[in-house]
Amino acid sequence: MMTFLDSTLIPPLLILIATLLWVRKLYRDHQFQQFALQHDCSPPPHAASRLPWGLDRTWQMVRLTNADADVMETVFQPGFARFGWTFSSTGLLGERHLFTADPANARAMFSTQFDDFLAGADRIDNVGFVVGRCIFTVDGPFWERSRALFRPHFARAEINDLEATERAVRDLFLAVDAAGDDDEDARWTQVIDLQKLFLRFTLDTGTEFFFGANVKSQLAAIPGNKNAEIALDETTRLAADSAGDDGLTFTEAYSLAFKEIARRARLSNLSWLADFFPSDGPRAVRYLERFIDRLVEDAQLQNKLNFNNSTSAETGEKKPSFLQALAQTTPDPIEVRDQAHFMLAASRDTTASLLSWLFLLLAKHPEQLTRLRAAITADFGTDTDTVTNITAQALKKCTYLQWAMAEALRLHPPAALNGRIAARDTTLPTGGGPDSTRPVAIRKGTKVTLVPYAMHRRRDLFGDDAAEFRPERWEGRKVDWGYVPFSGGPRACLGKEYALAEAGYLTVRLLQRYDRVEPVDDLTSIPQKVTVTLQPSKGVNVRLRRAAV
Ligand code: HEM
Repeated sequence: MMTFLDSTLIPPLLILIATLLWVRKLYRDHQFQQFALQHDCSPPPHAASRLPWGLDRTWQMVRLTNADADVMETVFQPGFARFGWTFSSTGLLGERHLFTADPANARAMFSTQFDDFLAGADRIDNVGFVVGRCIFTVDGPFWERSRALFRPHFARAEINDLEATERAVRDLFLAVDAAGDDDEDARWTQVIDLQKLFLRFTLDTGTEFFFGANVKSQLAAIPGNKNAEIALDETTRLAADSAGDDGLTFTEAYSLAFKEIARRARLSNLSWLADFFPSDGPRAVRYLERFIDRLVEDAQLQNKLNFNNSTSAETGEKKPSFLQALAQTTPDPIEVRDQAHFMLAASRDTTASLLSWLFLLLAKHPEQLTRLRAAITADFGTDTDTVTNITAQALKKCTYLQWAMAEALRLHPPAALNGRIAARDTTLPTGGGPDSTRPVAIRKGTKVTLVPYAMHRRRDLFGDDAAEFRPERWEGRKVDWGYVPFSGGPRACLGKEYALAEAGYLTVRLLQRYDRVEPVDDLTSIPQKVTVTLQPSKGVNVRLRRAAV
């Protein structure tokens, strides 16, 4: 009897459900059209896909990401050139996407309409695969609590203490020296890949800043170096880039984990599909979690022994490390690990990306390098042993240094893409209609991606030479929403001042010691890749010339 009822009822039931869903969709479409009319909106240009549901575009992005290709120049720049500074497209299963490189839209989504645009489920699905629930991946009260807890650690007084940075600089100099001098002219070094040294520098300073313990990855990576100061054996071994656990090195683990984030991001709402395809991502994440767990254990051990807290530059008192403060308010050890992991990942790759691009651009533009070195030696001298005058305030006052960093961040913003999801039906101020100036209606659930890389290169915003590295352009220029390497509004980067102080400090120290940076690769067009951050994909291979004393 049951079977008979089931089989006869199923078709009409299915038809009824499909009809209800269709009616619901029509009603929602009508509601949204009314909303658009009320707000005087017009649709932006639409980048249509050849295959249904954006299958061809998704496939193209996954393929390019797997091949470490430059999606900025092969996908986004041609897209904006063709459709204008704001356009829509359809993603997998009909998802709505909007891409924009417009300052007015950036201001709305990050600041004036902050509540309308969430970080959304995407971040936890993609970035969260590596760093779990943390300040960056979660919205709402969890995010607010995290932000309030971490903000004091980025106050000016905290980043003013650059003694730890100086120690990491000296380790980096040891690594350069270990590479040896040129056979013919001892003033020149052998070819070195500065990108690798920068990544170790930011790891060493980041572990000190957040965990109160420098993991000495720079020293540990020097071949044959058995430096007695390397105290945290297991942790240092994992960070040393020669560990071989799971067949991985530390740098490989991070780049595989970041590639996994990018793979998931390209699959968008279907990111879970990534689990069905073989990947090194999970192995890389296990490696990194083991590393962070060790750092947390080490820090806890030191807390018990009551040493290794840094000293406040303002009061001279011992202050709790970021990790101590986090552990005191957060009972869940997984949350402690994930929040700390995000901080380390955020500080390591972004700041190393800034340094890598800056030195590649200086190598490509010797005139600007000479100007920068002159500004640095005028402010800080050439005495590479007395460094007490390099404070965060003095770095800020070194104008040409600030311009050079701003210019590197403009041309190659480490966060080249920055996404949000519409929390409700809302609008963006511009991009619609035939001349792309009308407001655009944004339906709830639409993924809106700002592309700072494209916006920072707009000739109408930065002049005809927008593609050129010209630090001088910043003279008298007011920073506005056309320049957002650190984002803006309530969710802007917390580490901006810290990053600029670290990168500025190392730049000063390197250019006190070396007066020429000579590239070995042809830099006419520098290959780049974007996973989570935008990085030069072939490293920063240069020779450095020691300045005459
Ligand atoms: C050149 C270096 C850096 C760049 C270009 C950069 C850029 C960014 C960007 C674009 C965001 C996203 C904001 C948004 O969602 O709109 C962000 C978030 C964040 N960054 Fe940075 N960052 C840098 C360095 C750092 C450093 C060194 C730290 C920590 C020491 C840090 C900590 C954070 C945190 C905690 C967030 C999350 C903020 C939130 O969601 O409330 N960043 N950063």
